[in-house]
Amino acid sequence: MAFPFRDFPQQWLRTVGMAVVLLLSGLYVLTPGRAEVPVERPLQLRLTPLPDHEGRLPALGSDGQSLRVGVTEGTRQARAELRFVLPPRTNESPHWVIWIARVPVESVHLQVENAWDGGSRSFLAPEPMEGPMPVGYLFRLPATWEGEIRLELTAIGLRNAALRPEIVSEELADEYVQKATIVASLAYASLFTLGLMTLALFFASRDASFLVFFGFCVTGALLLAAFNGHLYLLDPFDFLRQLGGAGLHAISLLFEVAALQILLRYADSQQAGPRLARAIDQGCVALLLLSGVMLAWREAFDPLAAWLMPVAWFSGCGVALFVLSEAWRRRVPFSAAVFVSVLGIAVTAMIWELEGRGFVAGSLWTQYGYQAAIMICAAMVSVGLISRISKYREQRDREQRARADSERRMYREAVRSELLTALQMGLRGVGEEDIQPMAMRLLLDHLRRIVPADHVLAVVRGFHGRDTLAAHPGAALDELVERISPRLPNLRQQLAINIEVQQPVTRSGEATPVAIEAAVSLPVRAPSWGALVLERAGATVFHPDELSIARELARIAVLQIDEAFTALHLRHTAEVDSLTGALNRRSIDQALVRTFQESIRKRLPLSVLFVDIDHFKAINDQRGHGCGDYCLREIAKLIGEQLVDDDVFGRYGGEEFLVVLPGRQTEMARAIAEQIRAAIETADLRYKDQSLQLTVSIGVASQLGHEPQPGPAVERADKALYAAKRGGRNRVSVAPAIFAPRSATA
Ligand SMILES: Nc1nc2c(ncn2[C@@H]2O[C@H](COP(=O)(O)OP(=O)(O)OP(=O)(O)O)[C@@H](O)[C@H]2O)c(=O)[nH]1
Repeated sequence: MAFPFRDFPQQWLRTVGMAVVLLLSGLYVLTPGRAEVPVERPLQLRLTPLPDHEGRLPALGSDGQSLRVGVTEGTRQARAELRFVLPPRTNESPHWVIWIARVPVESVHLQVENAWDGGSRSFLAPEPMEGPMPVGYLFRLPATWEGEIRLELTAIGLRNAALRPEIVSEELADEYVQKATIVASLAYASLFTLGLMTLALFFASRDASFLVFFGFCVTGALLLAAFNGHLYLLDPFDFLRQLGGAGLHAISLLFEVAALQILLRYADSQQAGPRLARAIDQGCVALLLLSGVMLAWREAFDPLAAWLMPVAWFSGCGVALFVLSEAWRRRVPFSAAVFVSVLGIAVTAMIWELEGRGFVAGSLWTQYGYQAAIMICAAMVSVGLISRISKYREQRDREQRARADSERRMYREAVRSELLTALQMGLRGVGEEDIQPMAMRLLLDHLRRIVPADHVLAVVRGFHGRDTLAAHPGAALDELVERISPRLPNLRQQLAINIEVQQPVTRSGEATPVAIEAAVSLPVRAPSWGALVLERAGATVFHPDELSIARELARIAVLQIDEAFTALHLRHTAEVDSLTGALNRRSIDQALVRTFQESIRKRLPLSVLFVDIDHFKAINDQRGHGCGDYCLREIAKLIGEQLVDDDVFGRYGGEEFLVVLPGRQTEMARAIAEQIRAAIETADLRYKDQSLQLTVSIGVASQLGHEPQPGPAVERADKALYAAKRGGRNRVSVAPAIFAPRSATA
């Protein structure tokens, strides 16, 4: 089921946007207002075209009230006679002025030949007396005039324009100025505000669309300021004056490019129709080139611009409408309203163009209509763009969530592999007893880095024949065991059914839970059993992800414990003689090499003993091999009992044992050999209820200072052993020492 308020931000923005647009439209309708004091109506005025020096008459507008000027031969300069009747002068007579709406002309001049000169006004060079925001050409008539007046109006064209002179009272002219100033100020202020707002949105969202929209607002404001003539008031735009009509054309093309670009982005056309978007981009480049060419060869292009500009402008409107209709079809937010507003721009611009060509009577609306349409369009597009912010926010939230997820996964993966490495390193070479406690400690240490818990208890029963308990923090072990142990059988049953168990923990006498307890089982082979019990104060339950990582780490720990035991057994099998439990030949050889090198490094003495059972063949022959094996085992045990930690011994051959005694000089070695011999001789050995009397012969030799390898010493011990055998057996014989001080080899 769709959540009914899911689109709430968009709906809200659309409503507010619509309200803003209605408000602005209302302001447009209302701001001209009504004069507080009644003003004289404009007087009747007749306009009669005057021939130029070649006898050509300029054209008048369709209503006969405007004089058309252009830039083509014969229309650039136009003259007309203004005829009107001023009422007789009284004290209440207003000051009459000639008012001409400020259309783009190079100059407009008013005079009575040889009698009065009203001066020249220029669109490109507003005069200070025309106010801070000039909106019309104003010619004050002498206060003394009355009756029929004939004036000569001369205008030089800048682009197609229609001059519509009116004879009005100064108050009415002021009202015109007031209305036009309000309309123009509103348009500038709106574009300025929208521009700033979208610039801020760009910095907040880093969406390039807002930057393009800012460009649209800037070029829109430039366009309006240029066509209202206000741009020529500003010193930095002085150069535009030199460019004349071409400057106006260039600005309007620039605006068209910015408008097409923002509409492309607004309609998301790059995604929806990449080919169309590419074609429009190319068209925009062509428009920019065209404006460059027009600026470079403005003399030649001025006449062409009369039809080139409307073509460029209206084809741009057509393309924009096509893009928007397509966006409308795709339900891009607010596209219908933007479509209508662009249509409004096209219609009002058409009316304005027709007015310039004298087909439509000029008025405040024909002059400012397209400006209002541009402003409304800007407002619509901005609302449409802003309504997409929630989409960006959702996208950004999604991205942030995905990033956090992947960071969490990466962190877990890192901890997981750290645990694996720690277990592999830590359990290597550890004794059987220590494998499980160490593995559990490492498991808990790593687990607490990913799963926040106040207490964790690891319980393992019968795993590799051992029971293990570990806790984090370690100090809480006893308390945890005491608290959790009674519940373990129940927990075991629950974990047999579910992979994890989670329940609130209440303290005795309290109803509200004080903590949440979760348990996951350790994957140990039955009948062994194990579990991790995690406890977290408060009411925040463990997330399934947390318990799944706990299970995963536990699985790794169990696997590594198994591997450590397997490795231990393998090592044992590889190193130990299976019959006697002493080191085998390979291991005792390795031990010999290692201890010989160590004794040289540590500058300590070292001795070896060769122990051989006397008349062992006879035992085998008389009592059988089973008895022989028994004797070998018992003698190995007896030898081991006479040795200390660092001493090593192994089965060197059939019934021969080699003992390595690090740190012992010959005399000490002889004493140990004697102990061994005596222990075996006096041992009460019985095989199948028959007493056995065993003796051994022992050869003793010590490492000489210059001997890095054990070979010679072992050989000397062997020789000593044979000496003992020859000497009658059951005795210790020491190999003669060849004196070689250690300092000589050191
Ligand atoms: N039962 C048993 N006998 C073994 C084993 N390895 C070697 N032997 C026997 O040990 C005996 C060694 O005998 P000999 O080398 O002749 O020496 P001996 O009989 O001990 O006589 P002396 O060393 O000269 O005192 C042989 O009979 C081997 O078969 C074993 O693993 N088990």
